[in-house]
Amino acid sequence: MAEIERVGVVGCGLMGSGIAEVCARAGLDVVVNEVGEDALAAGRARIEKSLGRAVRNGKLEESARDEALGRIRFSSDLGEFADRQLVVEAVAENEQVKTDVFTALDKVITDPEAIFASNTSSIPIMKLGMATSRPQQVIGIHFFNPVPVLKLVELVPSLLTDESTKERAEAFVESKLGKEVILSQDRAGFVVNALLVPYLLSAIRMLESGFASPEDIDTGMVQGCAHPMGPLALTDLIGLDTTKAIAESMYAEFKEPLYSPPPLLLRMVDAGLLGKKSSRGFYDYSK
Ligand SMILES: CC(=O)CC(=O)SCCNC(=O)CCNC(=O)[C@H](O)C(C)(C)COP(=O)(O)OP(=O)(O)OC[C@H]1O[C@@H](n2cnc3c(N)ncnc32)[C@H](O)[C@@H]1OP(=O)(O)O
Repeated sequence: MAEIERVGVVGCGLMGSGIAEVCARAGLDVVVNEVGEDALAAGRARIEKSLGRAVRNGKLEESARDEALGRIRFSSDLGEFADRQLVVEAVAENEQVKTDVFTALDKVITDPEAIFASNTSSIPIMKLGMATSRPQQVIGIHFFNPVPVLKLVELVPSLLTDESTKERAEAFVESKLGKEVILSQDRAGFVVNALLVPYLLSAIRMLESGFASPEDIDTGMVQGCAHPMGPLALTDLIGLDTTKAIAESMYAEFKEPLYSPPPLLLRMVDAGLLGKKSSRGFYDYSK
């Protein structure tokens, strides 16, 4: 099978921009898709900011930054994905939106060996596979935020994913992107979120019940358990809307009260308090 050199990323939000950046820094030819010019410009700005940070930290030469940016083509036309060998979908955590993307990609991509990957955190890969005519080539490739920093990728084959798709995706993630792979069954939440999300929801319930302040809950886990950040700051980083969507998928799958999003999380999402990306969540990032 041909070596993977041409990649497509659908969605250039928090995760899509990180995935596109990592692929471009690995020397791959990348096409990024977003809906409309504003979203494309915002996605490009996100990638430029992150590359700029790497240059400032001495992790990347200015010339390498320019080369990486030069390898990314931004387009709102999915038709540009026709020649892609691997595509990663990283749109909002919504089953209908994601299945529509997979159906559209299936129509557009011409390579008979192409891999159709999703960065979903919790939506069954099987459902995305069944939205295409090639479920044997559909797999979960789940990155962690911030993508350029965190090494882990969860690889999630569905019941219908070919062994060759899994092996090719694993080799790509490890050898090309330099990430570490763990394998998970196709269950909502996979390995990491199945453990992480109930913990984040517990912290929100703790705050909701007046047990402790946000600062004390976070300081407790940072100083008491040496976590890099506390659960409320981490929920702000992931996005409260994304956390809610993951919790809902996990609750729908397992019916465990532990996974049910608490009312405080629901109301904050209703209010548009989505965390860092909206400048306010459990903390205020506007200053
Ligand atoms: C929801 C899902 O489905 C899956 C998920 O993503 S779950 C979320 C998983 N993520 C986590 O758990 C994050 C936990 N937190 C951390 O790892 C760290 O707190 C952090 C990396 C976010 C910040 O680290 P920090 O030490 O507090 O801050 P800082 O010194 O600014 O950053 C450390 C490094 O990360 C880089 N970095 C931080 N944020 C970054 C970003 N958004 N983009 C790119 N690089 C970033 C910094 O440039 C710095 O790089 P150097 O070491 O090269 O200098």
